[in-house]
Amino acid sequence: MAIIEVSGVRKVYGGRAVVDGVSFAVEQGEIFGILGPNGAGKTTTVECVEGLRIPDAGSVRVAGFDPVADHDRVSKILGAQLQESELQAKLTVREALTLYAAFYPHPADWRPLAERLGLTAHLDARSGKLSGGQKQRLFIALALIGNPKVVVLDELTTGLDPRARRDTWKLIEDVRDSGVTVLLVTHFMEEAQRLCDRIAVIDGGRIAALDTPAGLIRRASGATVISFSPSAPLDECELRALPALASVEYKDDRVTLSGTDDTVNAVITLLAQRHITAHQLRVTDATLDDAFLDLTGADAS
Ligand SMILES: Nc1ncnc2c1ncn2[C@@H]1O[C@H](COP(=O)(O)OP(=O)(O)OP(=O)(O)O)[C@@H](O)[C@H]1O
Repeated sequence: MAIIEVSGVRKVYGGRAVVDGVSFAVEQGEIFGILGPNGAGKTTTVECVEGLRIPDAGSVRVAGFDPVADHDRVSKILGAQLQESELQAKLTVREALTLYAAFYPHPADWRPLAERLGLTAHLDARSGKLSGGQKQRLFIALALIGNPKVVVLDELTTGLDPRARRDTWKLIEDVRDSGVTVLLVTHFMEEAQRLCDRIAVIDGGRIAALDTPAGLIRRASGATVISFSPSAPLDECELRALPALASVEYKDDRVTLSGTDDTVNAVITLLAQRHITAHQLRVTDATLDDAFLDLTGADAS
């Protein structure tokens, strides 16, 4: 069952559609990622879901409710990660947690939440004095404090060190496993690949692709790459005739071919037929980065 339904949403600023007919449905209990280059319209889209922006056309439903017209209902169902400017710098971590818990009818117990997010040692620190990573963890705690059915996390792990990032991923998986639906905006391909059940790639205000991470990777041209140093020169015409070949590159004594599993099998057969040994043979799969570049023509960041 879809808990978030976005249908034909359009948002125009200064005569330019920054979100242009975006539609997707997020199933209950999934981690749904929104990925796209800078300025693609990701934040505008999720802020329409949160009821913070009003679409110029199209509709949004969260658990069947309109986030603008039914704002009170939706705010009890949906938890959103705050932006830095939204939290009073003088509030301590404890005060922020107790204050935000008081906004909800059935809040989570903030103590175990603070513990899971590594905030227990900082309960008396003022939020304005926290490090970037500590602040980020506080924002995640505040997004979860109302026991939401849906949580929207925009740039979840930006500013976190690698360990804190991995701990946060584990936390998000635990949150999903407890039945909460997660809508995640991210720039990190590894994060999207590891966490998301499905991903909408947004480019220029439109959905360029919507699939599982594995499905997106399969769409990347040259999804499988084989490289090796041949023991004798190879006939370039024979290489170019390999099935499903996407590219051939030569660097120093190495040959790198991209294509599909068929390309890899055919080159191995060809090498055997020509009695050529492939030294330092490596076969790798395309990554979400490759798919992202193919789908958007933008640099992955
Ligand atoms: N309130 C606004 N007024 C005018 N233009 C806006 C407004 N909000 C967003 N935009 C423009 O809309 C486009 C999409 O912005 P948005 O923040 O949704 O992109 P994004 O994909 O989240 O980008 P980033 O990855 O850089 O955060 C940008 O060109 C931005 O400048």
